[in-house]
Amino acid sequence: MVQSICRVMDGRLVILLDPGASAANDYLRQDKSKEKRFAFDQAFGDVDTKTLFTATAEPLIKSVLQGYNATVFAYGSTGAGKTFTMIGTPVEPGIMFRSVEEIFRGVEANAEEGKDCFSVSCSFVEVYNENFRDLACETSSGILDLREDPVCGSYVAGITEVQAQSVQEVMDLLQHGNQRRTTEPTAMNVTSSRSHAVLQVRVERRASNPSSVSGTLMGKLSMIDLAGSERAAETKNSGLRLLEGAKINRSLLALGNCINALASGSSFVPYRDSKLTRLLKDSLGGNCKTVMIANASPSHLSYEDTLNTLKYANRAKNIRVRAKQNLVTPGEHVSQYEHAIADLRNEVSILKAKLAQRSAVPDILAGGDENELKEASENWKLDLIRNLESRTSLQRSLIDVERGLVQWRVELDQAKEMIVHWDERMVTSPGRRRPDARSLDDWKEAMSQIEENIKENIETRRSLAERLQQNKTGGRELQKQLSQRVLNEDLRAFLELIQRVQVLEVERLELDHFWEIHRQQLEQRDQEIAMLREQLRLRNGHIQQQRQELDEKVPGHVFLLGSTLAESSPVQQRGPLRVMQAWAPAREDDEERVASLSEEAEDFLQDKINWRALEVPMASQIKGLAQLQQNAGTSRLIAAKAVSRAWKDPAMRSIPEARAPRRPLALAQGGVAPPPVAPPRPPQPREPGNSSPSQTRGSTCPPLRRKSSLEAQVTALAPRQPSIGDMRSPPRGLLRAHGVAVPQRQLDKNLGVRDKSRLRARSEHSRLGRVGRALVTPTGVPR
Ligand SMILES: Nc1ncnc2c1ncn2[C@@H]1O[C@H](COP(=O)(O)OP(=O)(O)OP(=O)(O)O)[C@@H](O)[C@H]1O
Repeated sequence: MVQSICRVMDGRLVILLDPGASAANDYLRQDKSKEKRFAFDQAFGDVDTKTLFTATAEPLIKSVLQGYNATVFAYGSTGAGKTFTMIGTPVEPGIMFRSVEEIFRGVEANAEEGKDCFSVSCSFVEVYNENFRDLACETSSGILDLREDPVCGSYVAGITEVQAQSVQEVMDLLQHGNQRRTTEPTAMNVTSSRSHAVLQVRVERRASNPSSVSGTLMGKLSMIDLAGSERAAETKNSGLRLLEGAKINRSLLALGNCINALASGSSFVPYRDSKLTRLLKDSLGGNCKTVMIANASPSHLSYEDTLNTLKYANRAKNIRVRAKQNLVTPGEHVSQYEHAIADLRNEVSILKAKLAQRSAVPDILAGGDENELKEASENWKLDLIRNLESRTSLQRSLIDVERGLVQWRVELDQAKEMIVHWDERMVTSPGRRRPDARSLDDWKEAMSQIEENIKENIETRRSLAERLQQNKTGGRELQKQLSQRVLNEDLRAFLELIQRVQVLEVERLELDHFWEIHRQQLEQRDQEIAMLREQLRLRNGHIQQQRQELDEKVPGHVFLLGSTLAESSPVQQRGPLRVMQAWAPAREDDEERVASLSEEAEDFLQDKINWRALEVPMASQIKGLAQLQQNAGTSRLIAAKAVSRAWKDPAMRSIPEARAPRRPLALAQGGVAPPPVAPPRPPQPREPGNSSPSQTRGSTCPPLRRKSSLEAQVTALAPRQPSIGDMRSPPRGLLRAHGVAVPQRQLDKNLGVRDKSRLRARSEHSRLGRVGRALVTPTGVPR
């Protein structure tokens, strides 16, 4: 039932047909063809490995003999034929065998000419679970390190280099190494490679004449059989196989990312993401001629895998490499040897340290009795499991305690609220108390109980956190002991993986917990914001209503600030605000009484009211109402204290700034900071007729000054401007509603009751003098 959906045309074009069967059932995709086309340097259908070799790797061999680096690697999903291509079978050898054969053929041809002499060495290594393992050495089971050298590029330190004299020696190495290589059956491939295998052949070419100073050409051919990318659902892997698959996919993903970065010309290429990409660094983007063979299955069942492989190969086409001949002159040779010696010294010191560690291993383990070793490993495993179990349970308990704390805090808030509002409720609805409702004492007791619980929980949390910390330290100790207590490498790797999985599980728990806490906090904030919004809405509504009432009842009043942001912003935009004492106008019938006030009372009023102009940095600090008197087109403020004088002398109706008492008064009650002294400003020309109260809002207010006698005469002749007596004071109830204080008693105490009728008049004016707290006059902004 399997169909071939791959077509190759002109030896370059690959057409991947629509798998069809799946599309027919998919109604959403019926009109959408999944056919894809890709063009490559070369494309092959069903060809033998010889043809493939001739077209791909053979041209590289000549370069290697000339001192270039070259790489051939096979890429593709599991079961696509990478191993078949690179290693092959005894009947049909793959690229590795053919390449080595070709190298030796070239060496022999040169040797016959007698010009140069060659030395060929090989190494065979695998990258299994992100670790390097030597496949050329039977006894080696250790993990090798990858190093980077500015001259040689990436190399595996401590790897066995086999000096090969013939093809057969290399083939033996390949065969034995391949047997040691990790392969396991999966549902997709009975001989699935679980590691990336790298065969490196180094060719050193120097002139036969020892006195020649022309140097040595150092070519290197790397041939890589990658493990295939795989899907767990298809391979049906589990346990160790699954972990292997994850590692393989991770390293291939890193390779894909490097290919993407190189193809897009990015300045940063993430080579360090995996051992594989670190090893392939030179081959992908450095000094190397590289051939990438993309193996793809033609089966319609592998459509997705094949498409992915072709996409990667298509991107890799764009990678450009710069290969150069590796010519090492004698001087460089010396420096290379120096490097090699330094490396070896390093290696020796590492080995010595390892030996010292081994000697620290208990005698039972060092003795090497297998049963005892097993027991030691088993004990370590048990210790680890105990440590992780206890960590998980501690973490869970910590989460429970945190949750409890959150709940107790909520209850504490509720209890506090109940206690605060208890009296209020009793006063407003004493009869409505339910028989089962708690009394104030009950609530107080409940609150102290809750506080006790919270304290206890905080203490428990502290001790749990301490124990968790101790547990983590213990875990780290166990981790350090792993290399000493478990000598079997596979078991060690397996146990390490198990430990990581467990640690990740605990960390997940921690993250869940923090997420939960943050979520709760966010929810709480949301609720608070919603509550504040509601309050703001109600307040605005109330202010609006009050304002409407004021508009109806008190024509001519001015609001100092808007109650909403939109209303207040024009005020704020006008910069520093000049705030002055405000007052309410006297009634017409008060005029005479004011005129008859004694000098002492006048002085008192003068002391009580501050006429100084104030700079208020924040508009929100200003409260209350004020009324304006129109005077020649500018806003002027006249206080009740000035009323008597103003009535006696029209020239004095404007209050001179110089006469202002120094003490700030009522504004301090509104939260206004002690005011700076406003600088004197030049007089502004008057604009007669521009006197409507609405127009004065936002107009520039010139500094108050004494009028000259000439100005006074002109004023007397000019048509009468609305005076303070024309204005109506707001009703007292309304003022109270706006928070205006009327400290009648204070006034009585200060003055003494000398003249009842004068006092009444005076206190009336004093009251009115405190009606408005401030007048806001934007400074320096023309209307
Ligand atoms: N061109 C081919 N001709 C004949 N048989 C092939 C061909 N390609 C692959 N095979 C066979 O298909 C099977 C899977 O191939 P192979 O092991 O090379 O796949 P792979 O890509 O290396 O898989 P994995 O990534 O799992 O190691 C093997 O039995 C192999 O002999």
